[in-house]
Amino acid sequence: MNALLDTVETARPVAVDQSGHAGAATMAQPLPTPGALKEAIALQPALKEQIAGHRQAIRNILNGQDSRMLVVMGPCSIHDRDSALDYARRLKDLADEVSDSMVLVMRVYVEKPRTTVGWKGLAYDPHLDGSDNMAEGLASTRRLMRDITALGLPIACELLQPMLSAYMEDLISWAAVGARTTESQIHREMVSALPMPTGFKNGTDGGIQIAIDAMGASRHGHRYPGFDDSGCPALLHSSGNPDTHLVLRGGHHGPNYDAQSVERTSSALRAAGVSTAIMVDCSHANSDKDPARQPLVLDEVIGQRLNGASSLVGVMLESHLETGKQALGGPLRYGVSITDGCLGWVDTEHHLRRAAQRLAIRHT
Ligand SMILES: O=C[C@H](O)[C@H](O)COP(=O)(O)O
Ligand SMILES: C=C(OP(=O)(O)O)C(=O)O
Repeated sequence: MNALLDTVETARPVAVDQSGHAGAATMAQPLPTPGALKEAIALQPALKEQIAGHRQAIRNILNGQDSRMLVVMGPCSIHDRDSALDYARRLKDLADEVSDSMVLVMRVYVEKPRTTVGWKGLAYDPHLDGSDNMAEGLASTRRLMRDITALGLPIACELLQPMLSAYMEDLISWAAVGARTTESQIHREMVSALPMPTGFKNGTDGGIQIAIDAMGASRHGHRYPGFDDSGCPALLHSSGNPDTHLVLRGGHHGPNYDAQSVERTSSALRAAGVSTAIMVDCSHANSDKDPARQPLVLDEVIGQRLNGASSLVGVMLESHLETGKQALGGPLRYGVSITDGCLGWVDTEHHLRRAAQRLAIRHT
């Protein structure tokens, strides 16, 4: 371990404000700078090239130059390295098997947006016990993302806290902005500087307009305050991200992947002059958070696509080694989600193969 990280990981909290006002930040703990962490857990040139290739492959699908289906799949959240790597190895084999009709990208989600409170992800709390050792969480995240990339897989990640994106964005091939943050100007500014294709989810109320606005805003360049790689506050200049698209994830009033919703959405995207590429999230409000429903959503999307809905270029699945989810607090079962319920690996493989076969028939 790099000496700088050792120092940071063992640094004692420093009191910066002891006013005791409710809600005031009372302690500060130093974190490594993005530059220092990138140097300590570096990305070799061959992996950088691989990631550039994966980003281009995803762009080609979004632009309609590649008719394969983009599939973003993996655990709702990553909470342990072993099961994540176990999942990644299986996914790599499956990705090679279905590569004629699909491009599989692994969800390596290390930050979780919470409806109220809850565990916020590996980057925040790698020990899952509220100790919030973020210096260690960021280092574990980078190491894991690098090792999954080295297996030959592209990585997908939701970027939630804009300050954290600098620690990992060089490793990510497809990024998401979640339903709870699509409307945020700060996230749109962040996306305008990202070097990879990015999906904006519709809002939790099911509204797509905020995502359309987000795509319009983030394709422009912005000037906004942030931190440079050495951790200094700076006015950042972005040049705009031309590779954004919408992710339909359903909303409080129900799913939005049915043919009528997809047609209505496609017309709205066309009218707004933004990308008409649509990814359907088979989980969340599209399956009422019941993992057993995800294959039904997948089947329906493939059916619509085979019937000519060419804007449906991607799907998202929440899938882990084992089915369902478990509560944090007691002993944990290996390979089971600690956030939203997931499809287990056996079902994942079965349904993905089936979908790939249906798509392959269309190709022949
Ligand atoms: O994908 C994960 C969850 O749906 C999202 O983070 C909200 O989770 P929560 O409602 O359990 O806080
Ligand atoms: C939190 C997620 O989704 P959403 O923003 O749609 O709730 C997710 O995909 O993990």
